[in-house]
Amino acid sequence: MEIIYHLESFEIPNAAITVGTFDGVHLGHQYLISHLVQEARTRGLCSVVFTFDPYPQEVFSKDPSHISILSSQNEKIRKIESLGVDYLVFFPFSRDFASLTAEMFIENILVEKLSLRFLLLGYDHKFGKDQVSEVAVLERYGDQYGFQLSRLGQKRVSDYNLSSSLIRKKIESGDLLHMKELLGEYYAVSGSVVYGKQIGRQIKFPTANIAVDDPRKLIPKVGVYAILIHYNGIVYKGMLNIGIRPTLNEQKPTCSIEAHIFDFNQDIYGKNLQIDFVQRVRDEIRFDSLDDLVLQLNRDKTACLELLTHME
Ligand SMILES: Cc1cc2nc3c(=O)[nH]c(=O)nc-3n(C[C@H](O)[C@H](O)[C@H](O)COP(=O)(O)O)c2cc1C
Ligand SMILES: Nc1ncnc2c1ncn2[C@@H]1O[C@H](COP(=O)(O)OP(=O)(O)O)[C@@H](O)[C@H]1O
Repeated sequence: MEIIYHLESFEIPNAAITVGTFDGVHLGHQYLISHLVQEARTRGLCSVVFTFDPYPQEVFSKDPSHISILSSQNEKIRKIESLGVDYLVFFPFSRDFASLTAEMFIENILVEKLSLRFLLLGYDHKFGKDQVSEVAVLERYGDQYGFQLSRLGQKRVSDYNLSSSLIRKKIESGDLLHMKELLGEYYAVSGSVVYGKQIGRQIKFPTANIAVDDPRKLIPKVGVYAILIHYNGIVYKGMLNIGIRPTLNEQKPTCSIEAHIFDFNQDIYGKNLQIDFVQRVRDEIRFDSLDDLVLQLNRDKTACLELLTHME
């Protein structure tokens, strides 16, 4: 798969294109993108996923430091590449770009730069400043600029209409158990291991404190989770806390993300880990003493190991 950041220096011959933010690349997005790849192959076209970085909500938000996304650029690339796509365009969304009408976007970018021949629409995609979504209008552009058009319906999973905002709400409320059915894999966060207060090793529960790679990533609700840790090509079981660690009675508590890896004893400061969230097990609690915290951590370990073993 070729990744394109600058359309100026690029020309794609005869493209089948789908356009969207694709945050999370969830199973609905995967259904759409797989369909695009199939259509492109049948029609002898290149498949092109046209997406944005920065995201539209970063450009329009009053406070861009507070936006939260489901997938970093690297995660998006990995998932979209696995679907057999030929080209992935990361278009720099801006206010200028947002001021283009649907027709200008289609003509100036999709037709002129990418030689659009086939446009696949997601169920709710709207184009341009004028927010055009009507098939009849887009078909008229198709006749004018020489491309065909098709729209797919919204994918349902169990009782859900799949959407990035449904997944976001679930993660924000700590409901991570069914993520595999929505995202196709566990919700994951990657980051490097940084120094903490070095209390973990004293209480025999060393914890790798994680500095998340992409500060825009949505962090699940505060609490304790059963997790899988990917490190150095191996998947370990473990447990993780997100929170302010009230037991430590810090003057200025800050939120930390820290993972205790089961059956593991290595110095991994500075190393990169991927954390898969499997299930939330409890709220964060303020204990009267570190001894009480340790008793609870032993109970958590038993609960998480049982849960993770059942998941296998
Ligand atoms: C699975 C797990 C659960 C935790 N639960 C709590 C908790 O409920 N309350 C709390 O104050 N700290 C909790 N902690 C955080 C510990 O206080 C912290 O790991 C310990 O103080 C070590 O900190 P350090 O890495 O800075 O040395 C938890 C940590 C883990 C790994
Ligand atoms: N089982 C384990 N789980 C997590 N980290 C471990 C483990 N064993 C050793 N370590 C190492 O110990 C460090 C954590 O020890 P800890 O005393 O909690 O220090 P810190 O407060 O700096 O996180 C980790 O960053 C890692 O390098």
